Amino acid sequence: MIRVTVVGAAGRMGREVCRAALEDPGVELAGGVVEPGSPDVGADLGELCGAGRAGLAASEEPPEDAGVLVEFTTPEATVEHLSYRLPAVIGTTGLSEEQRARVEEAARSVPIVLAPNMSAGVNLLLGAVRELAEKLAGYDVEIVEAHHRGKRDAPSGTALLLGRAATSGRGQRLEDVAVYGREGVSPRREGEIGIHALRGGAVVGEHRVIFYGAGEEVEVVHRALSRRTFAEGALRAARFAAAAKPGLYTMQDVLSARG
Ligand SMILES: NC(=O)C1=CN([C@@H]2O[C@H](COP(=O)(O)OP(=O)(O)OC[C@H]3O[C@@H](n4cnc5c(N)ncnc54)[C@H](OP(=O)(O)O)[C@@H]3O)[C@@H](O)[C@H]2O)C=CC1
Ligand SMILES: O=C(O)C1=N[C@H](C(=O)O)C[C@H](O)C1
Repeated sequence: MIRVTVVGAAGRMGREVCRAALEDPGVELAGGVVEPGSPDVGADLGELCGAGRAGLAASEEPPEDAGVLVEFTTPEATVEHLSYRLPAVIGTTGLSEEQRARVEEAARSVPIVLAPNMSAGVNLLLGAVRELAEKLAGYDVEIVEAHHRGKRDAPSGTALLLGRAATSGRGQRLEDVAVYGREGVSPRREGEIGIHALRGGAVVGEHRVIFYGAGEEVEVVHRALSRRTFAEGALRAARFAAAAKPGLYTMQDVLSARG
């Protein structure tokens, strides 16, 4: 049995993780942290996530014996919460290079899983995208992602992860070849990777990587149908982090570990 504290417990993902944790016999929900001053402080975590009364109140700080923090908030809040020095699973996306460096530094003393996408499917696709990019060397690569209207960051963390998988297959750096949307006179340069973000409605998360050749087109698609898939991945990552040595881990580390 592991203990988890959900940070961002009132958010779309936080509620989903709380519900999944309350329903998982191998997980004990230790607490739920909401934004300081929020009207949700003191609310019952079970009621907040639609699972029925849990007898646990949402708080501004993690409880004692918080176990593993599972964080889905904002980049600013995520970096602030590193000061708790607790094992953590971080799903928050949109971190700057400097914020990522802060996570790397914190991971010298505690285990941290940092994963922009917690679904098994996306993480298993990374290898396929890397291989396609390498083998289909001259093909033009475009990445298109779609998310709900409430998403803050663009492009998605997953689109960047997929872009890095493609560039690693070609021995390039995403920073050198990425083009974010196109406007005006912008003919395609050899080797560039176009990344495009759509926002609307309630789309949970869709990612397409397209390889355009002269005589064929190959498309890899992932569609998340429910946030539950991310929540279950996050709890799997929490189990991994609870047993891991200090260090920075990816979802691929989690998926390739036993259990
Ligand atoms: N890795 C993955 O698999 C996935 C990652 N994500 C990422 O997770 C993040 C959250 O997404 P989502 O749940 O949709 O966003 P939401 O905006 O619905 O939730 C974020 C929550 O964090 C809260 N929050 C902000 N600051 C703090 C703080 N200091 N302490 C505690 N809580 C705080 C917000 O409160 P308030 O509203 O009061 O400001 C809000 O309730 C995004 O970066 C998203 O891209 C999303 C899905 C899957
Ligand atoms: O904000 C979301 O909703 C999601 N964010 C993640 C991302 O930025 O890649 C993962 C998922 O697609 C849902």
